[in-house]
Amino acid sequence: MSKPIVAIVGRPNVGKSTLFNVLAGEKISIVQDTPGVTRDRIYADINWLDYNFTLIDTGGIEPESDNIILKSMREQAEIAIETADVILFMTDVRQGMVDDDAKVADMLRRSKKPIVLVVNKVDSFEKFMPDVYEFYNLGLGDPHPISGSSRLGIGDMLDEVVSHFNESAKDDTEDERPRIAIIGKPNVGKSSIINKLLGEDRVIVSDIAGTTRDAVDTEIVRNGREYVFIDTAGLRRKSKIKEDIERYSIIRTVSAVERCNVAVLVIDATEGITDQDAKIAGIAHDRGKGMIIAVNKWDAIEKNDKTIYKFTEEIRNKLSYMPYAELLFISAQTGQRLPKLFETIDAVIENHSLRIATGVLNEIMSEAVAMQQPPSDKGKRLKLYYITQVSVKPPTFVIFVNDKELMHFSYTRYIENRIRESFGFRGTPLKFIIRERKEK
Ligand SMILES: Nc1nc2c(ncn2[C@@H]2O[C@H](COP(=O)(O)OP(=O)(O)OP(=O)(O)O)[C@@H](O)[C@H]2O)c(=O)[nH]1
Ligand SMILES: Nc1nc2c(ncn2[C@@H]2O[C@H](COP(=O)(O)OP(=O)(O)OP(=O)(O)O)[C@@H](O)[C@H]2O)c(=O)[nH]1
Repeated sequence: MSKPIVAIVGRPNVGKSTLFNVLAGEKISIVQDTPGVTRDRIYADINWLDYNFTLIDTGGIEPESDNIILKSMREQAEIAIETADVILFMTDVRQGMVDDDAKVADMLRRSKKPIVLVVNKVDSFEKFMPDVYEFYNLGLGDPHPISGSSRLGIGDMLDEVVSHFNESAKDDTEDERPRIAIIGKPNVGKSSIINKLLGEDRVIVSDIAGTTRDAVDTEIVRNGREYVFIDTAGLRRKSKIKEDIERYSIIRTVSAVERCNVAVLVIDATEGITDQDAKIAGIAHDRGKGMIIAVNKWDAIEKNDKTIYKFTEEIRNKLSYMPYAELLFISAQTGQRLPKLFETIDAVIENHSLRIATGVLNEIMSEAVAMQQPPSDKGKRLKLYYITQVSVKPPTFVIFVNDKELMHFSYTRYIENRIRESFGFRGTPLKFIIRERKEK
């Protein structure tokens, strides 16, 4: 099941960043009295009781006039409608209900997305409750009074948010088709790749509306197997501000990656690997998705016998945290190695949900331990008792040891490499959980 996405929308200075920080549990966003202060933090993974969701801050506008505020709010709302399962619409009891709130509320209401109306800065229920009732006029149901900075009403608000999850979560679980997200900066060739895949394989083509969102997914049938491609292209926002465009691109990516099994990160060969590429790759890595890096426009650069090695080295260096990622050099224009891309997608999908029997895993681990003695510290030596795979997507292993402190990252990496030598697992991250067990 993909993790639900919750987006916060609201006028400048209503307290979006403050709430974001309270929920994310870290003070990373910059909170200031100046309206429209740009924030670094765009999304965060939140746990509330038994629920996990991704919170997105759609803001980051620098409004200069009332006119622009409304325009920016509309854009925020559009992004939220496009990407979120639940929208938190935040207003401010001190500012009261303003005209822009009503206009945005109309937009949100028409989207038919679950909306949770939040009235912030209710630092005292006694004092401000009479002013909260006014917000019923927005036609979005009960207003939830909260105070971000005093942490009041947050629990009730989250209860309301998570109560909407089940409706949207169901659709995705029933759909067993592999989902592939094509991600990457604007203009790297994402749409061209999808179009070419559609054309080359002469398949049944249909644009099916995303089950949980308005985004359009593309279904491709190849060798009798159905795939759903999630496209993040076509980000033609009106905004000309570079930061805004980047923010939207990140939000779209998070939402697409959340729903996929395998992500294909498209890089433009004519530009080489950039920081923005690395940022996008990190999103898929953090979420444990299968990963393919496709260097596109391979036709458009001058090549000699070293070019491919130079590219490989640069990419592996920059994305050193994902050595497992598959790497391909393709051209959407000429079709070069696109069949190979499909084969790789198949392989990664399989690896991402591969299960290894416990007996075999323990054999590999004993052998590994025999070949390279585990580390010791102050006379105490690490002992590895037992390994078992507890889940897939990504494959996740639990290793029981005598002392967690002794299980260094490098030794875990060594065990991981031994497992990879036997089973490949190419294109998929592996997760290791280290548990302590009393010595017998
Ligand atoms: N009294 C009160 N002030 C709050 C509360 N939450 C936030 N504020 C204040 O409101 C101001 C704006 O908060 P932000 O969190 O930056 O608001 P924002 O909506 O992210 O603002 P933009 O960055 O302009 O979009 C700050 O001075 C906060 O300290 C609250 O619950 N009560
Ligand atoms: N030479 C060459 N050009 C390509 C290739 N693939 C795409 N292009 C060109 O690159 C440009 C961008 O391609 P798109 O497919 O629109 O890129 P996108 O990533 O979907 O772009 P956004 O919609 O902005 O996110 C177009 O002009 C394409 O013709 C390729 O393999 N070789």
